[in-house]
Amino acid sequence: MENRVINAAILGAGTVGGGVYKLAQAMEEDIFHKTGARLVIKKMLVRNVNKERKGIPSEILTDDWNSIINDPEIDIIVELMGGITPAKKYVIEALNAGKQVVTANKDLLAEYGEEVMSAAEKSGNDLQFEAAVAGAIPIIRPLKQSMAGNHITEVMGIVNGTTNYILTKMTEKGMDYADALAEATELGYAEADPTADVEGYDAGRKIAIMASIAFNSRVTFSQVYTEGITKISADDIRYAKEFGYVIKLLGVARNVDGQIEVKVHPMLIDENHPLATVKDAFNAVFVHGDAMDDAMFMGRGAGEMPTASAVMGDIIDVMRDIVCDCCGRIGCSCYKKLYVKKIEETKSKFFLRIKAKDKTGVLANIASVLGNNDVSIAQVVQKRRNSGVAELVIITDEVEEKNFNDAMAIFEGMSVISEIAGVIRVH
Ligand SMILES: NC(=O)C1=CN([C@@H]2O[C@H](COP(=O)(O)OP(=O)(O)OC[C@H]3O[C@@H](n4cnc5c(N)ncnc54)[C@H](OP(=O)(O)O)[C@@H]3O)[C@@H](O)[C@H]2O)C=CC1
Ligand SMILES: N[C@@H](CC=O)C(=O)O
Repeated sequence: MENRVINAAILGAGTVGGGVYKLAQAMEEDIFHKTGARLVIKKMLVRNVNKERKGIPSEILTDDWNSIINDPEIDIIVELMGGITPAKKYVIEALNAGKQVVTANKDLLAEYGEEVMSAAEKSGNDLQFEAAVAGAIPIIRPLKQSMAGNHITEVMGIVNGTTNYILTKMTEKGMDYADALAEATELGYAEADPTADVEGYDAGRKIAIMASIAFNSRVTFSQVYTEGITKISADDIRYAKEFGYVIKLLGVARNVDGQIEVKVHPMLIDENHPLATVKDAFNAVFVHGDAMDDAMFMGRGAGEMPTASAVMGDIIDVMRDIVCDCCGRIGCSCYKKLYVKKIEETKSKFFLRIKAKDKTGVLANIASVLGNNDVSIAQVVQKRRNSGVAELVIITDEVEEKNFNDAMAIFEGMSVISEIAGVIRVH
């Protein structure tokens, strides 16, 4: 085997960048045998070159993008900085300069996927992004390649490790939300700004990327309905448990008769459902296709080495393409333009927790508001009665989201209702 060298530069030396550097060292010989070339990490771009980074030689650190983009020996750019600026500019400049690109940046792909994919296609270069969705789990490549012989109608699952970690700790250890978030951040799961995790934006970006590939029609993050876990209380978790459910943050994308439904929100799922067993920072994705039926993918969704594993898989793939001189083989697959529904145009089943005056006729009043808005009740339980206030837990049948919202708006104005304490969709 000839001793060919392929040079790469990693943009970022944080959680994931550091992990990729470590893997490149540990896998050096294997990478050579798997690709026929030696991988050399020639440079790593950071903001602060003076910060010590365990295991990374300081000579390869730089804060000068020009020294990377203008280096003709660098074949692969591995973007692991995150965010839009300057990541978008660097990725597009790299592709236009004839370099292959690997990225884990879901923010960039969910908002500017069309622009960066088109830069890759025009330049005939690789743009690989397996790590952008669900960490170590292979899901982008299966959707683009292995399951390409299907019309995919549904992609759904747990696609954010931080929130799954928080919900698991709150459910199983009664841990406080803030403490669980601090632990997830310490473990390297959370985004630079964890608001993206807890408000559902990170999961929204991932579901937008998967929906675009699965349904062959571009879905951007702005089209995804997102609701996070910040309003989930210990009471919600306890009541869910009493009803035989666990609460998970789910991303759901469906192609219903040629129209796309795409959303992220907390959901009550049956405690015996396979997703209920997906705990801590693990993720799981279900895919339904007309030929294959159901498939489920599960694994670690966040963290240093699991994410580095997915990035390294992409680097190895790109190296093989370079060696075989077949870069740019797999381009954008969004050849349709499907309508993306608004959340009001979809249907859901709801868990509703209401605090109301504990007096005769109130329950009947509540039931009649729901009934008048075509919201039918599947189950109602009266919980605590305290100082003249009763707590009601209602589970509805599947109803139009618009009708449910209309009923909630009426409840807001009713003096007998003191609080709408919890609204969570049910799987
Ligand atoms: N953490 C995880 O589990 C996962 C992360 N991802 C994605 O991977 C990417 C990286 O995440 P992660 O490693 O956690 O992030 P970190 O915040 O740990 O690391 C970011 C790195 O990028 C560098 N950087 C940021 N902005 C610039 C800039 N303008 N110029 C030069 N260097 C810059 C930082 O430099 P400095 O150190 O000097 O500040 C740092 O080394 C993100 O897109 C993230 O969404 C995807 C899957 C999982
Ligand atoms: N913050 C993300 C990291 C991986 O994408 C998560 O928690 O899932």
